Amino acid sequence: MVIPAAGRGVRLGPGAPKALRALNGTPILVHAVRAMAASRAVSLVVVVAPADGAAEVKNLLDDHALPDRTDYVVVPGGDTRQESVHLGLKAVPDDITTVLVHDAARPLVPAEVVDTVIEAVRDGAVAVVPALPLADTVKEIEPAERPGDPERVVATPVRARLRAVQTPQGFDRDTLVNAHATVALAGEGATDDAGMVEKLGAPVVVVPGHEEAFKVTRPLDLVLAEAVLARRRANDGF
Ligand SMILES: Nc1ccn([C@@H]2O[C@H](COP(=O)(O)OP(=O)(O)OP(=O)(O)O)[C@@H](O)[C@H]2O)c(=O)n1
Ligand SMILES: C[C@](O)(CO)[C@H](O)COP(=O)(O)O
Repeated sequence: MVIPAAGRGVRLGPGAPKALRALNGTPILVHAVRAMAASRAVSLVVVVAPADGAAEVKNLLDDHALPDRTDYVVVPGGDTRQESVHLGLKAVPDDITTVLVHDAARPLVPAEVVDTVIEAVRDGAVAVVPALPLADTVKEIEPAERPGDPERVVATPVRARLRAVQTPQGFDRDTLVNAHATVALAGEGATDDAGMVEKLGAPVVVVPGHEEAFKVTRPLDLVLAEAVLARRRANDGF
């Protein structure tokens, strides 16, 4: 399991790197690691920390309780998510054949999603994404030619065939390592790991995502995350 956590969180606004910011008094990263460790199938978590913050992240994880069966290592990240995942993958021991990649920025993913993704890989899929249907209609636009000009719509993809993909995404380890090496060599990029596997021409399987697996990206997402935790506490109380 690789958790890229080296991003700055620019869209969340000024402050500490996003993974280290507090959600209900606990760093977002700790929530994310605990969410992964909640699956009994996860034995090792490789956390990819901000390049200048690996020691701080290691101390943080040492200070927060994780299940005994979950081991973790911390490695410094890169300038992009893709680079950070690549660096994390290098720290995964050779005998691990199923690898998950999970954004630290999705701290509330339920264990059932993690288990479903792992099961699909173990059943033979080389790449698996959890995904949800879209609520909004999506337009493809032509970027404005000059600043101040309006963007123009060029197409409206059929919404029923679109999915918003989440993490953890699950992979056959060799396929993911090959995808990262090939895409980096070609100087290409992708905004998620499955996108890199698609560039190899390998099949990617979709499993159900979960609305609580949303990515904390903008300030309102933190408000929503606090509300989800409050709802969980209230439900636990009954
Ligand atoms: N150089 C980077 C950039 C991103 N990430 C990680 O990739 C995940 C998804 O990225 P995103 O939500 O875009 O996080 P940021 O890059 O931090 O956000 P922003 O673009 O607002 O700065 C996050 O867990 C983030 O820490 C990473 O490990 N290394
Ligand atoms: C990997 C991801 O979370 C899948 O939805 C997403 O692509 C990350 O994008 P970002 O540009 O790092 O926010």
